[in-house]
Amino acid sequence: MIEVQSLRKQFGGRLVLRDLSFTLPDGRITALLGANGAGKTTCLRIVTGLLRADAGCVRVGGIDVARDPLAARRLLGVVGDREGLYERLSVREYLALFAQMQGLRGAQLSQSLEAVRAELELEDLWERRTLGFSQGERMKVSLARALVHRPRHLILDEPTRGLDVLAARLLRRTLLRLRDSGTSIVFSSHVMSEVLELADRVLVMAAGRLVGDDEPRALMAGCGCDNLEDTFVALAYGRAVDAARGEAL
Ligand SMILES: Nc1ncnc2c1ncn2[C@@H]1O[C@H](COP(=O)(O)OP(=O)(O)OP(=O)(O)O)[C@@H](O)[C@H]1O
Repeated sequence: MIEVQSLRKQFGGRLVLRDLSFTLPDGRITALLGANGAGKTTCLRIVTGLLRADAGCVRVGGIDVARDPLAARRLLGVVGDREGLYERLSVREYLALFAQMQGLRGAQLSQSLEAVRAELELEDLWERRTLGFSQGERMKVSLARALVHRPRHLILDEPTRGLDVLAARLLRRTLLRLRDSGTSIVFSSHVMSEVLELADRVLVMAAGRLVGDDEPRALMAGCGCDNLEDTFVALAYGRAVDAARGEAL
């Protein structure tokens, strides 16, 4: 479980997160939606320990991320807003390095590498250096890095960006399987069809705070809409955002 409590963050006097709170239970996929600049990446960077909040707290599996980021990172698989590949390493070498940093050795290491290679169909890329990889190829490797140590929690910032149709489908199937085995998953997205297919629950952010938090169908019903896109537009660009913008810092 991931607990986010009263997060607050500002950049240069601009309040980007305003008392943001939510809980991500085990065995559930949560979609984090919001307009450009709503604060999704900032929130996810704080959850993964890459950025410090000005106030508030994040616990991953009971561990306070700000107090013990390394322990928290062992429980997390992360795809951030940048892929962060090492271009001189082959895919195999890169994934082995990260798996070793997560404590995997010997047979366990080999099995984990083999599993992720098969799961994300990385055979053709496996021995290639990542220098020059296409956007979709880079994303596949980044996803493999997030999965290789079988974390209990996955934090994915727009994980299907750049993926072709088959790769995106493969990823969705993988995420559903991981969810069913108890993994807690949160992903940000602007693709409503993908959200509907994957998400057990949808969080909608506007101007740094939550303006929607429910199962997809319940969220739609609450807004009187019959599709998720209209629901999102009503929540993310509706009165709630006007009110937030009008508030003093
Ligand atoms: N390091 C930073 N310095 C200054 N401003 C920042 C920084 N990081 C984010 N911001 C600002 O904070 C706001 C929220 O950004 P964030 O990247 O969290 O949005 P987002 O919801 O992920 O948007 P998108 O959908 O475009 O990816 C934006 O206005 C952005 O310009």
